[in-house]
Amino acid sequence: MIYKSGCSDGILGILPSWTPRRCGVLLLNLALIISLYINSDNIRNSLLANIKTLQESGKDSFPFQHHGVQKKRLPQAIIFGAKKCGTKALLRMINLHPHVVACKNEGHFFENDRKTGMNLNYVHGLEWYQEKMPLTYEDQITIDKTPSYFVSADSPKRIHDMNSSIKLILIVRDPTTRVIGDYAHVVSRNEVQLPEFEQEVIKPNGEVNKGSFIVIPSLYAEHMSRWLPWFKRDQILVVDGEKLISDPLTQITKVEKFLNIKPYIKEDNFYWNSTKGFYCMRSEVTEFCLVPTKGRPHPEVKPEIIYKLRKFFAPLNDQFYEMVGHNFSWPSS
Ligand SMILES: Nc1ncnc2c1ncn2[C@@H]1O[C@H](COP(=O)(O)OS(=O)(=O)O)[C@@H](OP(=O)(O)O)[C@H]1O
Repeated sequence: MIYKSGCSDGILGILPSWTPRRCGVLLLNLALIISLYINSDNIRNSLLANIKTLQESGKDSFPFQHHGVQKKRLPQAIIFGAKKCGTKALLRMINLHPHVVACKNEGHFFENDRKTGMNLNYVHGLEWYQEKMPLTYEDQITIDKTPSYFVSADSPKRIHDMNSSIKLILIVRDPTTRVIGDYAHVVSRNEVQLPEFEQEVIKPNGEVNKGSFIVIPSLYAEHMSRWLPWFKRDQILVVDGEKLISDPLTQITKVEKFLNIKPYIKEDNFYWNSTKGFYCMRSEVTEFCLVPTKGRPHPEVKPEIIYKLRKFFAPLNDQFYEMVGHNFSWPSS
């Protein structure tokens, strides 16, 4: 099991309980001491940077296994949606891979503000965006995740302008469950005053309120139709958010394949936490669950409202399946 391997496999067999990361830090510190004697600023600075990365990464990887120099690079992959579908879980899971480095915060670079339509960050230019990126080696993939790109009209072209061969990852879940999760999210943040769930999503005439901002992100086919003209279908991986919850490894294995990185993440990297009610993650150096705002309790919704939403989404789901080339196991009514 990767998280149990120690220095015993390497030259430091005398320290069998040490993890590769701790061994790496020790070796680099020894090299640093030697570099003081040979008096080379270049070597010393590079060693200091490697020690820092290794200590902060929490990853089971030696920085000196990587190629080239560390620098900030524009993302080669983006998780671009959909909101409340498991984008953070997906990012944290794939970030366990030593050849992936996730942005700490959402980039929010390509989209305009939803309410004002104003250009927020794009106006600052790509150098500004690149400056927000984490340090990576040449053989590591930088990933930004910003769910609001999916629903934004400007993002597809702007992302294409930055890198027409970028890899895009979309995670989607049952659109009805997503709307309910979005409602719970907005209510708990108290940013806007929302009516009861039913009043928000069903219009007085009994139709589903397509214009509600908690319904809009679930109109997957509508948003997807803006991305497909810009990118080849094989540039976009669609991950099943429901399966990511019940069986994360199968979805993460697909992501590794899509990113063209060697299979690394294994069953041992996930463990079920019954208090959280979700899988949590484990690497050689750390164990963590997502924060409590991920996996909030959903409000109870009347079965007839659920039925109405599912009926409304069913034909849109069919359109979406056709666009992406496969079905999902979402309930249809
Ligand atoms: N392992 C694990 N732990 C916790 N939560 C998990 C996990 N896998 C998927 N999820 C689901 O992620 C949902 C939050 O989605 P996002 O991260 O995309 O939300 S956000 O748009 O960034 O706010 C969140 O939605 P809610 O249940 O509605 O809170 C979770 O259902």
